Amino acid sequence: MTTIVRVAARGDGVADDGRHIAFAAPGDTIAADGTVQPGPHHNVPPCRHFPACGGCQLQHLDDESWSDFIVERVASALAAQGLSAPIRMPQLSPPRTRRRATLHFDPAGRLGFAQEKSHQLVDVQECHVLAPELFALVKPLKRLLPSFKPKRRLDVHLALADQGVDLLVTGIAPEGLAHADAISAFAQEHRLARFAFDDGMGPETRWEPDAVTITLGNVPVPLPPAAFLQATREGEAALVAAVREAVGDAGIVADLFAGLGTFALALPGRVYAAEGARDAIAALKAAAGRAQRLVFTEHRDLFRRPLTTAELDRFGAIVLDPPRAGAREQAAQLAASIAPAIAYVSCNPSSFARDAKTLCEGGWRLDWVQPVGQFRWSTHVELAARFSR
Ligand SMILES: C[S@@+](CC[C@H](N)C(=O)[O-])C[C@H]1O[C@@H](n2cnc3c(N)ncnc32)[C@H](O)[C@@H]1O
Repeated sequence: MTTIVRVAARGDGVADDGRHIAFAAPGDTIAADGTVQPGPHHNVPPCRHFPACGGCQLQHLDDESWSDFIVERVASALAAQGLSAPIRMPQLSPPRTRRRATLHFDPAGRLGFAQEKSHQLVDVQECHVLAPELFALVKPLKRLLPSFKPKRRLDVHLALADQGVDLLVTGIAPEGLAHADAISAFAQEHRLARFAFDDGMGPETRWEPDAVTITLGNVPVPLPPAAFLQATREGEAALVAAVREAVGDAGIVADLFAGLGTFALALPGRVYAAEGARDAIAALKAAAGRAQRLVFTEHRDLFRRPLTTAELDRFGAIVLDPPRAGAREQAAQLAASIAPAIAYVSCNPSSFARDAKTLCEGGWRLDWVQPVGQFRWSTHVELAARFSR
């Protein structure tokens, strides 16, 4: 009899004889005829759409084995670069806390998550990851969107802002009085914070009774449509706590790839924030100014123009939170910097490990990694890590 011993990066169970078995959890056993006997870590998937829906890959794991999966992803990415570090217990976001998601609507009337490597959409009737405020719009949207007669697939971006749900539909620009009335009626009935459409020319807001904000570090920040937000409030809090710990009382801190200021506004002292998205950095600048926070902003492409070693050396600590590709160019400059500490936040263990290797070759030590599971039941892994000299 073979036993599942771990979960591979894409979510398959890996047996002690090396076989990959789909939807098997550690501790499950595989009988001679190939049937999976659930073990103690096999979770009964709570959702009827699992595994067909693209939103979740790991509902068959209990939290202990999901947590082990996350730790192993980080450890194996580091090991592939010849590195190791203390990896802390992952901080897992509970079900139904996702406050930002993109669903898709197809002309056949299905609304759901996209599956990896497939064009099929599962028409979601229930969801155990979305915040209830977001899920509550699924059925009403399925009634509204067909009235615009879309000819191709639409993207439906949902985010939970301070004022309620911020909704952006891309791929269509409804025109005419009837559509305008339908949009206003829908927004009013569902108390939307904002309703915007984008057919390739940039978001056009059709409803926004009060300026939409997202509060970060107690500061309400204007929220541009479809701007980056950490996926859950719990995930944001875990990452912020790890960054604060990593930075300590560093004096002036640089926050690179700052977005709307998730970290810049959560740090107590003076912060320099750099970000490539113009609308995000403008929002952070305005919010920090209004709240009289000492955040100095710069619109800067950190791939093309990373902070130089001389610039970095002026800071007491550097926070960086790049996109999935990582921060190859910035890491090369950081490797030679004498700044005392780095807090590296990443949504991709592989690019993180590659950049960590560059830093360690420059004499930095990787002190710890705090994984964060804010995409519940998915193979997505986030983390915050501390490097010191
Ligand atoms: C993972 S998000 C983090 C944002 C922010 N730290 C937060 O936690 O909300 C990555 C950010 O990097 C920005 N970005 C992507 N490419 C960039 C580049 N080449 N230069 C500067 N910023 C970039 C994105 O606009 C996005 O805001």
